[in-house]
Amino acid sequence: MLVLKPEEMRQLDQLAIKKLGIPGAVLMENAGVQVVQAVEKLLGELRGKRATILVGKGNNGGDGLVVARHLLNRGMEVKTLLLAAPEEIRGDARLNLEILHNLGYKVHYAGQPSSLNTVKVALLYTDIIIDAIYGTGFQGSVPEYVGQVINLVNDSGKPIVAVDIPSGVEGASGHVHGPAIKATATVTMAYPKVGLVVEPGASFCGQLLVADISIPTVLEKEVIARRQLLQGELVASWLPRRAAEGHKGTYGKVVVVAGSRNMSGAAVLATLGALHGGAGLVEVIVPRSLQDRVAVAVPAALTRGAEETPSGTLAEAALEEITAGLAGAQAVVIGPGLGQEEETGRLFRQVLERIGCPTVIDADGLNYLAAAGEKLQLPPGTILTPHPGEMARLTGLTTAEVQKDRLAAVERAWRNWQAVIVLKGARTLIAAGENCYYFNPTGNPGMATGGSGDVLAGLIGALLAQGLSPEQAAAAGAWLHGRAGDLAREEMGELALTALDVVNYLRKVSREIWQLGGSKL
Ligand SMILES: NC(=O)C1=CN([C@@H]2O[C@H](COP(=O)(O)OP(=O)(O)OC[C@H]3O[C@@H](n4cnc5c(N)ncnc54)[C@H](O)[C@@H]3O)[C@@H](O)[C@H]2O)[C@@H](O)CC1
Ligand SMILES: [K+]
Repeated sequence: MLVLKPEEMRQLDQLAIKKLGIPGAVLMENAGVQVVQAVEKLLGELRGKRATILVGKGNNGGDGLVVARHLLNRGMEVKTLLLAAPEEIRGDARLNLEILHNLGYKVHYAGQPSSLNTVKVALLYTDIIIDAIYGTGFQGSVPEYVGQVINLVNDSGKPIVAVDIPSGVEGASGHVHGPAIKATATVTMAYPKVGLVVEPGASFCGQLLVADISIPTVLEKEVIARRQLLQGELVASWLPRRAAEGHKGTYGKVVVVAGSRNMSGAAVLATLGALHGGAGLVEVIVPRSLQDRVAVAVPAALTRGAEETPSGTLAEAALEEITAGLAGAQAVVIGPGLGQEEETGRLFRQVLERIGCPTVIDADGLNYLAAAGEKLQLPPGTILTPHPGEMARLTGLTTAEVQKDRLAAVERAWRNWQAVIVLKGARTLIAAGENCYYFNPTGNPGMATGGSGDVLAGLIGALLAQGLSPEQAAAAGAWLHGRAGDLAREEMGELALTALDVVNYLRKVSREIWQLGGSKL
């Protein structure tokens, strides 16, 4: 599903209104009706229940006024609190204010600090709160009084439905500079906005519902940016269907270069990720002393032991053995658990020069890249999979700076490295080119556990080997990995979840994808 910036949404609104002749008031009416449906989903029967609607001065407030009229029609007791002076309300919002007036319905003015008590009382005697204070026109931080209202709403313990965007969240970036509504559900109009799918904004949305307000889909071609919110159907459509006559050669060979004495598990988990991601063949290359152990842990993979340093990391002398292993590879995964020896770093750089197929660089591989001091030539179709700390090293930012503006960080990394970038962490974000992003809604905090990233690297490698483009492999890998974690959480909660559970639950995801018509992943 396409993800828009507010300015792009405004452009489509304007085209729908001015070029196609759909009146703005019709769009506003549709928006309001969709919010009413969400309220009904949350509350069930509406008759006799109470709603409080907080209305700002812009069109978002206008949507709120439509909601008021429809909830009244449904037999609800509706209190509408205007946080702006009535004379500030213009255009379609004004029209809706006048309709309410014509109906004899009283909208309360509650836009001054002295009104805080009125707000408190309203919030006490309500079953649901509708946030129509600010929409996509909002930037910066809310005025002090509105902040106090927002804090009361958040502390009320009542379900909150945000109209289009939780007030206080910036639609273009997801930045939150002060108080912001913590919604139970957000009904966003026509398309998800960037600020709703990146952190921190995403955490304020609750359940995100995308409402059809009759913006014709033909207008999508006016949007140049390629930003997608990942969904199972999209991922399934990318995956190859397995042919009846397919054999292991059909689904590609992944070579995993990973592991060191203290981190043999990283090699095992990356290999398991690749196997469960549907690769035809996986060969894992590890320091020689680990080979037997790894072979026992992943009997379905080929193993190759290579020269090692005294501390048990891959040695420079391993180059020829690794080069032999790379023969026939469709994808390479390099980095998990390699350690931080200088010699292994030198080897890493030489191996990169010999890889001729799409490659996932993860973990210690990323640290070697960052430490190289010069910009290394990456194999064609490289995917980098940093967590925020690795991202900081790759871009010269601090981890806090990365997390404060993940979108900017991922864009910076893409420009620096000209590779597909997968920025892990809550709401994994993928940058694949100029204005080309994928937003991943799957995954949960239970997956913040050692080895989970190794599984992801292997999984992406498997998707590359099956012929997905680097951007699709990265995006699909992130979605599938997060979905496996989500299914694991449904059964075990977050505490006990480990990377091995992510591997095991890929089975269930495989089934889901298969049912959607994709491959037997
Ligand atoms: N025809 C359209 O354009 C449609 C718009 N719709 C609604 O309209 C919304 C956008 O409407 P608007 O562009 O009027 O914007 P908003 O309704 O978001 O209004 C924001 C208002 O707050 C002000 N503001 C911005 N930042 C502020 C800050 N930090 N402190 C105080 N005030 C601030 C702005 O100047 C503006 O007057 C959408 O989110 C959506 O809910 C829908 O009704 C569908 C149709
Ligand atoms: K809002």
